[in-house]
Amino acid sequence: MNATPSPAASGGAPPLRLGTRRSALAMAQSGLVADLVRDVTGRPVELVEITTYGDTSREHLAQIGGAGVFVSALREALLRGEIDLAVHSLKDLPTAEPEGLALAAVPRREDPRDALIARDGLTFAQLPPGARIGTGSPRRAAQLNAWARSLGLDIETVPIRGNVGTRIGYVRSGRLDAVVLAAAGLTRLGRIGEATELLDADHVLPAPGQGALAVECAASSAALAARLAEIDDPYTRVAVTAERSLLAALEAGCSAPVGALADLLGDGQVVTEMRLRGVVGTLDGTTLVQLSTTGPVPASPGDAADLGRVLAAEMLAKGAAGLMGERAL
Ligand SMILES: NCc1[nH]cc(CCC(=O)O)c1CC(=O)O
Repeated sequence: MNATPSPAASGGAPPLRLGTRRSALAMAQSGLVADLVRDVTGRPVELVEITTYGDTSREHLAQIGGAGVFVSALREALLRGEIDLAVHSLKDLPTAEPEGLALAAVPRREDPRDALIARDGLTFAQLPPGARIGTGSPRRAAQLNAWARSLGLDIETVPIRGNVGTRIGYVRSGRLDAVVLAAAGLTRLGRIGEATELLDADHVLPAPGQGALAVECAASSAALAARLAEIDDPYTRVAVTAERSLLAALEAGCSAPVGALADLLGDGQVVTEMRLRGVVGTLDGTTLVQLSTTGPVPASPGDAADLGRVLAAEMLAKGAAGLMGERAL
């Protein structure tokens, strides 16, 4: 099935150029995908560093438009033919399908949950009164504030940005009591051991697509897309398709306080059902609309998208639209 051609069989084909941002996380993710692509194509893969506006801007992500700031430079390089494929964090991809590009593969996703990194090994429930928790994400702020309220905790969410190392640094320097980051990013950077708690999705739903990678190529590269399809994980594909369809149907950008997670439920070996949960809320966490639906695993990404739209319609009927006005922290 996945017979890997020997180097000789590749006939000295030129390397595939994989475009990547230069951050440590992007380089780690690109390296993972480069290995997978080498295996299925038998061709060498070279990383091509691309600087994006999101890497150089000092402005707040939410202020510069959130959706896609990290993505467009890579896409432009693909469309210009300067690179053959690009790797994105799926949660950073706008939901609109871009003209001329193909989402060729979504490899098996990492742990989708958010992780808490707190001082002194503290868990969320152990945070002292007045604790300051850093996050640049309205989705995290809304759910952390709601969870704190339900526990009777007095916390303050503080907007921060910067790469993973910078954010962890706020805790190490004592400026903040804790930060919340995606577990997947920590794992890929070899820093998951610094997490003091993995946040249960019952309290904090991750961003749609969190923990999954997107491998894009030009739509015109049909032969390459066919090979890349071999590293696609069908279960991850239907799960993230449902999550992103929910987000799109809520007409929300990636900086809106929307969380979504499609879980595959099974009895040991066999996956039997998929559960899709979605949440939207006010930043202060006083109001959340959180709904869930469970049914057969969608037979196709199209069916998964339908599921996301159905749940979004139910959330809108419960007032979700009125909660999505506040985008910036
Ligand atoms: N918003 C930035 C971003 N985009 C993807 C990840 C982590 C990897 C992933 O979620 O797949 C991160 C960092 C974070 O949220 O902690």
